[in-house]
Amino acid sequence: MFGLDNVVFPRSTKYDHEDMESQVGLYPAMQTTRKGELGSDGEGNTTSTSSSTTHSSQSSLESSPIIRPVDIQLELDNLELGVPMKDAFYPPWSHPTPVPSMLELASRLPAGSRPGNFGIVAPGVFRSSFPQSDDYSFIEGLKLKTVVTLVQKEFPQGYVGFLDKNGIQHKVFDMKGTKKEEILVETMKSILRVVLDRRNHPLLIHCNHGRHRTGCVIGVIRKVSGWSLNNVLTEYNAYAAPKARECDVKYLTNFETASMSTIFRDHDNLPSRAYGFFRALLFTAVVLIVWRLAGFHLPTDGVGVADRPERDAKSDE
Ligand SMILES: O=P(O)(O)O[C@H]1[C@@H](OP(=O)(O)O)[C@H](OP(=O)(O)O)[C@@H](OP(=O)(O)OP(=O)(O)O)[C@H](OP(=O)(O)O)[C@H]1OP(=O)(O)O
Repeated sequence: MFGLDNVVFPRSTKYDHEDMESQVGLYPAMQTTRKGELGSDGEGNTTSTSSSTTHSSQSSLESSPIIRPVDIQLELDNLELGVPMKDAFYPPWSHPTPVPSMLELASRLPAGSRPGNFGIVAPGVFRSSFPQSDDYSFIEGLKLKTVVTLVQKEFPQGYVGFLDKNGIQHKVFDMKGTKKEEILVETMKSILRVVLDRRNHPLLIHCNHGRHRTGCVIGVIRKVSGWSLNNVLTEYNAYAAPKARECDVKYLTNFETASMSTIFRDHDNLPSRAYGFFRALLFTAVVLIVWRLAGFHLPTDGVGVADRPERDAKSDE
């Protein structure tokens, strides 16, 4: 059965297994279902797999392990973060195609030197410290589409060239260390828009040491996915130890998931909302013009409509 210890696979941190077991349902799609076996879609429904949707025999990360015939944009528009939903990467309404287990994904990782603090966050999402040149061949093997760098500094020589050469889009967020400044809500929204969008996967997210900035971002993703705070902090500590920061724990504890709700809808629909506003404006203008042309005039004698009966009565006298 899938447990959080498989998510944080490079570390041998002790976990609260009982609690983890109760959280297994958070990752319904992580349960391995092999060809011909019956599995669960995580909503209590039984699903059977066919050869076209089973990827457990795939031997590399060359192509994404998940093929879901869904309109991702529509899915993202409907994504309401912060409501209990188990997994923000694979919300309940995404097609229930079985997803390989974490152990299976781990067994498919390429050979070579891994960046420090490397881990699998979800299928197609990895985390680490700042990759060094020795790690490039391993990273190449991940067939990444996107690297998210949570620090702006002078990058190691050849890093940008390496990403360019491999056609990896590089999203850099200029952020201070978390002990200097907590991650701003708007910055977190922008990061989540990149990381949760499966069109950007496979994706690697990293900062300097993969502890604090990355830990907080992943913690927020877990929190908006409905993980218990206990598990969010367990995972944070697994990567941040022995340098876990009290400010990060406080940040994750107090983080209001509501501040992230509908980030895709709000963002992507900005142009259509602006269009709606101008349409309403145009409609009002047309109504006013028609009203004016039809001969209706606003009272110019300083007498309001409500005063007219009184005025008319006076003039009758
Ligand atoms: O010792 P300290 O508390 O002063 O922290 C040092 C450094 O510790 P070290 O010197 O013992 O290695 C931290 O590294 P670790 O704690 O991860 O080992 C580093 O965090 P970091 O790696 O960037 O964090 P992430 O990449 O994981 O987000 C932090 O940078 P800021 O986060 O920007 O504050 C540094 O602070 P400063 O020197 O003021 O810039």
